[in-house]
Amino acid sequence: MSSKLKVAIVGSTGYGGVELIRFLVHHPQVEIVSVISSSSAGVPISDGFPHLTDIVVQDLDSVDVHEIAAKADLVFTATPSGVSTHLVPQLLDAGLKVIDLSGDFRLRSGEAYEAWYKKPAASPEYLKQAVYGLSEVYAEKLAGVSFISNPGCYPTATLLGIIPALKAGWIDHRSLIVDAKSGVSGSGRGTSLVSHYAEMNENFKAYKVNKHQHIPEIEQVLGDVAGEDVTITFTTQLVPMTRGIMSTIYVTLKGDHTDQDLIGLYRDYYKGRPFVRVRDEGMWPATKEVFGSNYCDIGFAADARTGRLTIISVIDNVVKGAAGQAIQNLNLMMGWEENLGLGFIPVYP
Ligand SMILES: NC(=O)C1=CN([C@@H]2O[C@H](COP(=O)(O)OP(=O)(O)OC[C@H]3O[C@@H](n4cnc5c(N)ncnc54)[C@H](OP(=O)(O)O)[C@@H]3O)[C@@H](O)[C@H]2O)C=CC1
Ligand SMILES: CC(=O)N[C@@H](CCC(=O)OP(=O)(O)O)C(=O)O
Repeated sequence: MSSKLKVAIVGSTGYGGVELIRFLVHHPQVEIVSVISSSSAGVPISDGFPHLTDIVVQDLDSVDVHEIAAKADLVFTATPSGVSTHLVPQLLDAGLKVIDLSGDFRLRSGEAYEAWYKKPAASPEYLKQAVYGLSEVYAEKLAGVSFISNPGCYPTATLLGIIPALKAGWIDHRSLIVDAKSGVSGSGRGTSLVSHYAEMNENFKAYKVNKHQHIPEIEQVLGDVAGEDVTITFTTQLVPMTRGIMSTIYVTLKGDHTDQDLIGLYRDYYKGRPFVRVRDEGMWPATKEVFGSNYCDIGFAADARTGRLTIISVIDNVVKGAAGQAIQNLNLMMGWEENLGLGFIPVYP
């Protein structure tokens, strides 16, 4: 009998789900007991994903909560928003631990969720149970919990870039502007026209400007850190690349802080955290430098001339922005080494 944690993945045929499989196959404490699809049950997963041939030999299972509970200890729900709202409570009620990758349990307020996601919110009883899993910031709160709500991709890059300076009182949060760019895999496998080659190739376009559903998530966390309401100006843009997010943050500095001061502050804040790398002065990070990995790389340009600070934060949206951070959160939940199963260096070139 294996003593490994038995894990099921709902949404195995999506980008987040397939990425969970890529990492979990090598996780020393985990056994994948079920890969689940709502539309292709009974089919070998390698039929749809030939790169998994002879690596994952399971057939896809259907979404049956009783069957999942009979096989698994923990479920990753890599499902579209609106699906997790209904599915996660059933899984929790069946006694399973859950790590949800969707946006359905990130906002404490159901009203805010309905306003930004334009869908009915989960019931408050379950919203209350979710622990928000921005790993580096809330590691202590994640130990031993049963239900983690994994952060969004843009919030991960943006929050990791802002929090240390905000917490130290070095920036004026009323001046925060976030200019965020994402590769097209951020919109999932199911989207059509938006990520159509002819629409994306040699194109660079803004979307949901100041209306993106990640705005309340970022403001909720920054408000908690600042101890007062925080609002941001937030522009999201699509870049014709597969993976990667760059969040460029502009903010007014309080005091004369140099790049070296900021590097010291951030290295102290993230000390002992394996996945945040603070760059040396003038070494601004690029998305390719985190591609396929769970790293978040951060660089600074403090401008004494304007009194403003530019922070550049990059992640791979499918890894640190989704599946990788979900596994980092599993490790923190279970009290394992934070980087278990995630020790891959970025793919280069
Ligand atoms: N892509 C990214 O970079 C990020 C994604 N996320 C979030 O993670 C979640 C998954 O994203 P992603 O993998 O990109 O999305 P995809 O669209 O690629 O995949 C979604 C998956 O959900 C399954 N699904 C659809 N409807 C249902 C249902 N009713 N019941 C069960 N399963 C269903 C789909 O496949 P099937 O038909 O086989 O069941 C598919 O496998 C989303 O909530 C997304 O917002 C968060 C951060 C980053
Ligand atoms: C590039 C791209 O289209 N990205 C998606 C991110 C979707 C997502 O992850 O949504 P939740 O985290 O809210 O579930 C978007 O901007 O809507």
